[in-house]
Amino acid sequence: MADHIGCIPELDQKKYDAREQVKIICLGDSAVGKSKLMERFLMDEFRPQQLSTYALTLYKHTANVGNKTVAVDFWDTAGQERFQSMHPSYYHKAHACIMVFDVQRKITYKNLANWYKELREYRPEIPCCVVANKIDADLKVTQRSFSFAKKQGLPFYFVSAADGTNVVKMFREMINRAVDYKQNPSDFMDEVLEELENFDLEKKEENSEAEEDELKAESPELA
Ligand SMILES: Nc1nc2c(ncn2[C@@H]2O[C@H](COP(=O)(O)OP(=O)(O)OP(=O)(O)O)[C@@H](O)[C@H]2O)c(=O)[nH]1
Ligand SMILES: [Mg+2]
Repeated sequence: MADHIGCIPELDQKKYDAREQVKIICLGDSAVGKSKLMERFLMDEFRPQQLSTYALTLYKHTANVGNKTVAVDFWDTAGQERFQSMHPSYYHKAHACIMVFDVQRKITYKNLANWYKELREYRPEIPCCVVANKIDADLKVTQRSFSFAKKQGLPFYFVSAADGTNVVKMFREMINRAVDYKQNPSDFMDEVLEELENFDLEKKEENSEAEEDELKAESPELA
């Protein structure tokens, strides 16, 4: 997958360097409801791009954050999680992560520890949350405590992709956190990248201003 990743426009990771683009990934065991959650959130604009050869689905979304419009790419796996591990390119340049388990299957909760460990190997500082899905199947689970999130200091949500409980709230908060992280990265490498990007953007702005000035000098009617 990584060998070809730069060749596919949808998977061009360089675009996440642009200020207004964020990448949010979703982790968790098979059948916990990752895809259904995204579909529920994006119901009105449902337009997934299936890249089956690459075991990926990209869900594209446009969000308003503060006074900015942000393009959000949600990355969803199609089956790779069955191998209990994701390809490194899945994590590359991600700005936030949504970790999902199924309240009806204890093993999916236990496996969060493995997913979290792998996530932190690649993305030590990005915002992450824990999502307990399928609460519609048994509302009593919301009385139970799931300590993993608390122990790791992560936000926790009880949700249902089936009836929509908390889905929009969780996604909105994660988009905000992803944008916030991108603007103020706490990972050293990300900080360096952000600095370089700003430097690049400033240079481009300077160049286009200079070009404009030149143009005005050549054609005074534009001034
Ligand atoms: N009752 C209930 N069922 C759900 C909910 N969310 C998902 N499901 C069901 O759980 C099954 C798996 O959902 P998916 O969204 O395909 O799960 P996934 O995590 O994307 O699974 P993979 O793509 O195999 O990794 C489907 O049969 C869904 O209908 C929910 O909130 N409540
Ligand atoms: Mg899926």
